Amino acid sequence: MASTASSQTIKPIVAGNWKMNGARASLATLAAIGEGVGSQLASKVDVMICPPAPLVFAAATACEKLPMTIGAQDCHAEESGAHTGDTSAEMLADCGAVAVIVGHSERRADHGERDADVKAKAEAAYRAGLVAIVCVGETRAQREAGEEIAVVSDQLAESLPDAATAANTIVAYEPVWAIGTGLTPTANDVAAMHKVMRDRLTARFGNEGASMRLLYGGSVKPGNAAELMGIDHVNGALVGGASLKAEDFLGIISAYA
Ligand SMILES: O=C(CO)COP(=O)(O)O
Repeated sequence: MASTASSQTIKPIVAGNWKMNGARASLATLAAIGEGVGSQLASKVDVMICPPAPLVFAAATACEKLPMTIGAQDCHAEESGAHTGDTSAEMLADCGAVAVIVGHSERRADHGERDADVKAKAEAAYRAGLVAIVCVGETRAQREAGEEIAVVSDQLAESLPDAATAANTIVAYEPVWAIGTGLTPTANDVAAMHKVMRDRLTARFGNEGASMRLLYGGSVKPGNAAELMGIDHVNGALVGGASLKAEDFLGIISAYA
């Protein structure tokens, strides 16, 4: 049987998703974040920024000297080929990314991505040696219908490849209605969802599932980070808007100080 690794034994990660924001000038924000994190905080929490694809190479180069890493926001499932406008996981790895977000609700909504697509992209990430940050989360209508546990359980089951491990996969629970709205679920609701996710992952992946990092995302701010990050089975955050300003992002990271 799987042992029950507690959240306390899992090193948390705070990852910033810049979405379609930022320019080369934004690299100064990376430097400010890196300097603010410092080596002491970096020993307690991993820090990552996921900028838009055109910035990945320069950002990864800038981060070689900073206590943080760079991820990307999406990848194509295939390694190369006739896919105009797409970027492969191998290209992102070649540019210095160490992870890639897949299955974000904005891609599920804007690009019609289904769980099977998300799974194929996660497999592409593994193939390229990247960590897949797999996003799941219910819509407002699904929560109002009391379907959130079923929806997220299905997304987890269908989006995660069988090859998922604690080293190659991070799961981010992002309720769609909490993204960019200033709304967050109650601490009890987050705790309930993360417990369900931990149980499902442990049942399927054993020790790997018991120690996989589970992030909360959706309107995480400096003012609510400590409460959200203190919830059992919340092993960090996936941060949108508040990752664009070094001061705000550092305020969230300092929940682990
Ligand atoms: O979508 C998110 C991160 O991937 C969350 O965005 P906000 O933090 O802006 O709500």
